[in-house]
Amino acid sequence: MLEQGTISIHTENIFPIIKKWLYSDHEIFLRELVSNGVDAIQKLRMIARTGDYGGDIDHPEITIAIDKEAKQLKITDTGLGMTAEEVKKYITQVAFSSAEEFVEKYKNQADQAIIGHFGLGFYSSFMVAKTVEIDTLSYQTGATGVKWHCDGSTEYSLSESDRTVVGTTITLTMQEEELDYLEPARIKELVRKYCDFLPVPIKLDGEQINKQKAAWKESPSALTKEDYLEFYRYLYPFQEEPLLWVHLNTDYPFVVNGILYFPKLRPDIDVTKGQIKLFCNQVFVSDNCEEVIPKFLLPLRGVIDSSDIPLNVSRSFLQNDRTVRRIADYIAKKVGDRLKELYRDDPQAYARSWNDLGTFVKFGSINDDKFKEQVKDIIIFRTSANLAAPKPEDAGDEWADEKSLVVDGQSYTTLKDYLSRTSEKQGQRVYYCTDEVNQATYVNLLQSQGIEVLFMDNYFDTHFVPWLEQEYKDLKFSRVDAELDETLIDKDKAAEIVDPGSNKTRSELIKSLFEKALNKPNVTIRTEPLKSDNPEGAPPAMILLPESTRRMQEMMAMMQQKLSIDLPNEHTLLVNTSHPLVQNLITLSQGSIVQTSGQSPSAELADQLCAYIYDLALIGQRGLDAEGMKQFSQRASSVLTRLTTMASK
Ligand SMILES: Nc1ncnc2c1ncn2[C@@H]1O[C@H](COP(=O)(O)OP(=O)(O)OP(=O)(O)O)[C@@H](O)[C@H]1O
Repeated sequence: MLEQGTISIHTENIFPIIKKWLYSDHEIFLRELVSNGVDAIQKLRMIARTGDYGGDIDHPEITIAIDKEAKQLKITDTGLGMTAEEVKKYITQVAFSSAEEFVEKYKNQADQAIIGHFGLGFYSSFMVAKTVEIDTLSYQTGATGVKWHCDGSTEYSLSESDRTVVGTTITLTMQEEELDYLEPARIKELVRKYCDFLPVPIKLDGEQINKQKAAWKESPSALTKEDYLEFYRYLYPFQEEPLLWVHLNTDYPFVVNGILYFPKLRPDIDVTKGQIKLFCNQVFVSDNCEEVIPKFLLPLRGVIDSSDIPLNVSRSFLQNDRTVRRIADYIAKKVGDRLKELYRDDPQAYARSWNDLGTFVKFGSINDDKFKEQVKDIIIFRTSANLAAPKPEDAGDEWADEKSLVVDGQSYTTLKDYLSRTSEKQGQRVYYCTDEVNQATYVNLLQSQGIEVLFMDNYFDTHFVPWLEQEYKDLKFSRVDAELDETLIDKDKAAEIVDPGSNKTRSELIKSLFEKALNKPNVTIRTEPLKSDNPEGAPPAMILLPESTRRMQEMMAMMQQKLSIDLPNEHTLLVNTSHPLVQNLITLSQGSIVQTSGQSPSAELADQLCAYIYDLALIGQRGLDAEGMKQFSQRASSVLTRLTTMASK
């Protein structure tokens, strides 16, 4: 070894760095000084409890006074004060905090945490002040007042003070460019932002300017529903009421307190931006908790308070911090528990809020395996089944539970219950609808045949269906318009021959009629007689889009950031040969009077009607673009004119 030594720091050089760069935001000086005052008050309280101090501790307060003329801001606390020795020890030694010593000595009395720990906060006052003065009197018997004065250089002076009241006053003489801190409105704003929930009254001109009561520090049993709602309104004024809240309250193995609220979600909510306020011992730290709470819970609102989240380190470090990760897990678990509790205790309320709660549950299930395990069984879907109907005679025991998931005439079900009702008829197939209005034809058709459809029409569901498929590999998820269920086809009618001359079935005739009339090689014409009690009520034709083709289309649209999805050119037009309109087409197309142009007027009408039926099917799929819409209305009036002309002949 050549040499061993101690690294030395030159105060003159490091001091400006501390003053300028430690905290980039100048305004936090007030937070630091006020929280020092609160610490001093808490400490005196603890000391009094051990009997080491007999003075008044019942009127703790921090007063802020502004003297514009002298350009001074004074912050006075009724805390424990300091002796000259302590000023020298704690103030003049930068980065030396009394917290550790103190907490060690009074650990049994600590019901309120001490905020400061680093021994740096006080120096943030030099970011805004030319000179700082401390005037303090210690609670200790026989102590005399002390004045400490420093102009921001490394020199300071210490002198006697004639102060008679225990406590401390910090006087800042502000720098010229920081005079806005002498505006009462600015001070109020800062106190409200950072110190609103500190447990001591903070006064300006005799008026208390902080709320003081931190609801999240109370025991959940001490709070009523109205208390929670009132706190929410206080934090987020003029917002809709929250749906649900979770009170976090643990001090082992880490300290986390907080109240998280589930808000009603807006579809355009930015899920990457958090709205939860992060506190450390009731002092506001930040409005974004991205690193601290699981991503899928970011749209929650409320407060998280933890002294175990290292705050003075870089944000990216937080993500890798083990405690922070465990806190995130803990929060996710608590949220999952709360959701399960609501599902169990008030399924109606759960179902009513499902549209919003579901987004968290689904997003969370996709992103977090542990959370998924927790909530898997409480994922529900709105269903086309009417579960409020009287229990069928052959229904199983689950029926009773299902009934409770009916709200405002809408029924909700879990996947498990869906399968228990449908698997006999539908096997492992799950039918779902993503747009109730535009897919109504399909849903009605399936429903008329006793097939149950789940509505997956929340904006998040496009991402959720593929996940469900991954999770439940033996199930087959089909959107209502993806393919035709075999049970919908009237097998008896399918082979019926209607044209003895050519020996063709009705299906074959209609197929060639449509192929000729539409003349669209990309469109596959499929003809099937659909079962129906009321053939006129069933659709004459529908567009079918295989799941795989549609998904590809959706993916492309997403990549190109398109909002709406065009119908792919290649698709199937399913023509319902049971529909009277379609059946009439055969008769029409075979109309006898052939004109010189080669086609009879009725055959021409039949062609037009084919195109018209195709248009209707496209509308059912929202597949008409502007040009298509124009042609459709032209065709509609032309068809109607022809029909009325024919009828009036
Ligand atoms: N108003 C006050 N009354 C009594 N003691 C005080 C007061 N302000 C500061 N002190 C003493 O000075 C020490 C250093 O204060 P400083 O604000 O620099 O750091 P801290 O509060 O301990 O930690 P942090 O950097 O986390 O705020 C405190 O630990 C405390 O002992």
